This record gives sequence, C-alpha cells and structure tokens, in this order.
Amino acid sequence: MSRSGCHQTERGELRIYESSDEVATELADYIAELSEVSVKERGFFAIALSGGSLISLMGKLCEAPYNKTVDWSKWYIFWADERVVSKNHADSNYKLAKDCLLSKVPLIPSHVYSINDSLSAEEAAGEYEFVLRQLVKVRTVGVSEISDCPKFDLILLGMGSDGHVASLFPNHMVLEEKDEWVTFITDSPEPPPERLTFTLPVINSASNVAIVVTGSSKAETLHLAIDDVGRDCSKLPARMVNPGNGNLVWFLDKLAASKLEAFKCTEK
Ligand SMILES: O=C(O)[C@H](O)[C@@H](O)[C@H](O)[C@H](O)COP(=O)(O)O
Repeated sequence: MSRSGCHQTERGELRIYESSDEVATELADYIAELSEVSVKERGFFAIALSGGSLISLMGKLCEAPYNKTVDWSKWYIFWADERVVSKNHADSNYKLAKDCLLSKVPLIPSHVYSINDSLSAEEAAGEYEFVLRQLVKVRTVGVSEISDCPKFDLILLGMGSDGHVASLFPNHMVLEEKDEWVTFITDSPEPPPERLTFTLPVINSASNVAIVVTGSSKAETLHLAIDDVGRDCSKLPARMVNPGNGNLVWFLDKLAASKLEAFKCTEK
C-alpha cells in the first residue's frame, strides 16, 4: 500500500505526496478549486500568503492550465505575515511572491494588499488592520460567524522547524493576542527581527487554512504538531492552528511526513 494519500485526523486532513513536485501540483489544483468555489459563491477570492518555500511551490499556478483557467481578476491578495523591510529587499515576502507568481499572472494590481514598507512595524500593523476592516465592511473579505474576525477564503502557511507559522513563534506573547487582527514583533528569533503577522484568531477564522511542509528537517516538529505524543504541545504555534468553522489541510511530502502516525501505520 502506498504511504502517500489522504488521512482525516483530529488535526485536519493530511495529504501526503511522494515528492515536493507532487505537492506543488496538488497545491495548485487545490488553490484553483477553492478560487472557483469562492468566486461562484461570493464573487471574490480573498487569499493570504506567507513567506518561505511554500511560495516557490505555488509557482505551478503560473503554468497551464491554471494561468488560463483561474479567474485572476477576482483574486484579492493579502499577507498573513511580512518582514519589516522594503518591498524590493531580498527578505520581503511581497517580493518573493511577486517574483514567483504575482508578476506572472493577470492580477489586478489594486487587489494586491501589500504591507506599507515606509512605516514602523507598529504603524504598519495598525494600518494593515484598518485596511482589512474596510474590506470586511464591504465583504470583499468575508466575516466570521464565530468571531468579529475576517474570514479569508484561504490562508496559506508554511511551518518552520521550530513549529512557527506566519510570524507566530513558540513561546512568544503574541500567541495570546485575542483582540487585534494584525500585530507586530520586534524580536523574531529568525532574521529579520521586525515582522507583522496575523494573529491566531484571524488564522482560525478562515474558511480554509493550508499548511505546506516539505523536507526531513521538519519531520519531528510535524509529529509534535499533529500526533498525540503524550506531552503538552498545545503551545506549539503549528498545533494552535485550528479553524473552528473552517477546513485545515496539510500538504506534506514523504520526508516531512515520515514521523507521523498516519504515515507509519500504513507500513504495518
Ligand atoms: O515570513 C516567514 O518567515 C514565513 O511566513 C514563515 O512562517 C515561513 O512560512 C516558515 O518559516 C516556513 O518557511 P520554509 O518553508 O521556507 O521553511
């Protein structure tokens, strides 16, 4: 029996693939499908991106058939986290997404909501939240039924080997933030130190959250984020992603999934 495949667990749906190439293809299918459903149902597709390897995997969306079949004019693009650097800096998540995807598909430029890079971290977080509040009022971004938070059609996250998602790092006090939608940190354990990030209430109010993880260096942390390991991992950021009224899907390659119960038990 192939150890790849889908597994429904209490921590969401696990989709495990042979290679990161396969992850990229399936991820593109999944995003294109959600875009079609959201545009049909709401007239918009509000998607939030992160940084890291997930963005190059999304590059498949520039290729056929997606470049022609996706209704790019209905996409509204946001960032679940951003580094406080200028937009043309190598560390900018906006630049990464622009180079890998956004500049290669026919998006409407005014639908791309990048973070203001001329402000301090605190000011930029406040401004981004203000912008989101306006878009929620007019329902370009949906509104959650369970909180006063925005309800993104899709939030895409990667996971660091320490278990961070977006710029929510283990043991950081922003994990406790309940009121703000967008917050900032100035002491990121990974450079650059200043970052903006969606808070957990916003991530957990989305209709769909996908966490994309590849490579063996993430296997042990992924095991802690997904399996019951007999010790308290409830404060691991990746384990705190739990969209109450939405769907959580993990896109994994075999290397990242190698220590998961769901993966190992198909061997027996
Ligand atoms: O801006 C960031 O740093 C990211 O949003 C961050 O959360 C990233 O997604 C993970 O660190 C995984 O990155 P990799 O997949 O490249 O390891």
